[in-house]
Amino acid sequence: MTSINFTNLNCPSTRVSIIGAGKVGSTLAQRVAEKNLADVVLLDIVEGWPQGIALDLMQARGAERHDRQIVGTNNYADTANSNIIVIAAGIPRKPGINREDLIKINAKIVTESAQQAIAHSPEAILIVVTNPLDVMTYLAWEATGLPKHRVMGMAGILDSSRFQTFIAMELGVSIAEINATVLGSHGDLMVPLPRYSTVNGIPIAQMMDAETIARLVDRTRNGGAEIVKLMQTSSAYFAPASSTCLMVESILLNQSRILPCSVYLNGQYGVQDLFLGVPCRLGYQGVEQVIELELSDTEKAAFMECGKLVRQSIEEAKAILNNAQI
Ligand SMILES: NC(=O)C1=CN([C@@H]2O[C@H](COP(=O)(O)OP(=O)(O)OC[C@H]3O[C@@H](n4cnc5c(N)ncnc54)[C@H](O)[C@@H]3O)[C@@H](O)[C@H]2O)C=CC1
Ligand SMILES: O=C([O-])CC(=O)C(=O)O
Repeated sequence: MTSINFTNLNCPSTRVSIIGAGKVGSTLAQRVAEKNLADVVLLDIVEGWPQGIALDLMQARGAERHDRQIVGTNNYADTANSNIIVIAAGIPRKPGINREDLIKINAKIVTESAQQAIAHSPEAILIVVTNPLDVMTYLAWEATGLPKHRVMGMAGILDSSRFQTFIAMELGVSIAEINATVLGSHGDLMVPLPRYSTVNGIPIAQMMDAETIARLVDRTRNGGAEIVKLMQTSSAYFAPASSTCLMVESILLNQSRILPCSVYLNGQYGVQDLFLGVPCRLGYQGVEQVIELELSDTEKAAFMECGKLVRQSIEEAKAILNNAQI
């Protein structure tokens, strides 16, 4: 299968390559191009699929009125010199299974695709989306040997966006008024922080009772599972793509936004050598600062539980990868 080339470009462009042209990858390609952030290369193992998605997105340009190039390929050489690589390759979960159950298949896909992509774009920033998120981000970092500030996982923005949405729906106010923060791992143990969640600066505890907050926290923790249960054959992809696009935008436009992302912790929050979700400053260099929030004893304990599970899962993933090599 031949790949399409960037034919009508006469100057070097900003390029985002997305590995995995499935639901998340293709929706992200649409967001990045239609926001005019970068040209996009979509890579998948299935021949014809990424080429078809790319052509469909290109044919939307007449209506959308943007000049961004979108290319589909099965060849990593076409992703060369990308500014950002997004890894969205791998299987999603089905009803009744945990994100951790995906390790067996996704560990190999993520490590191999990250290595191949970075071999062609050694200066790129790597954003991992594949689940289980914090585990896959660690494996991709180790497999590529990239400096830690150039590797990050997307989850906290999605989880925080869900929490913000549920707060806005409950109060019947505009989402524009809501700030909410979710830390920790992208799974059942995630740590939504009502204390750091506000309606135009007013703590949510002044706007709703403890029982309501607990219900919204619970719905946030199960935000992904609720969608999987409804759709049966897919997990969420619109909100995940929007959340990933926010990271791409903050990096490419050097916005220095403070966003919750899965980043390497080297002692911050009392955690060593793990990727976990915490607020960080995202700019042109990648992760430019890790922000340490003051946590209560209960919040700290919940955060540590996330770390324990992610560490165990990393060990499990490494054992699987090592066995696969024998
Ligand atoms: N971090 C987060 O918050 C979220 C993570 N996810 C995760 O993102 C991943 C992708 O989800 P969807 O796009 O919905 O799945 P999907 O099944 O629609 O797409 C996955 C794509 O990866 C491709 N693929 C598989 N192996 C590959 C390889 N070796 N190289 C290149 N491409 C390969 C498949 O052909 C498929 O097109 C899943 O692991 C899912 O759990 C999804 C939503 C949110
Ligand atoms: O639920 C899933 O498996 C996909 C995901 O991570 C999310 O939507 O939060």
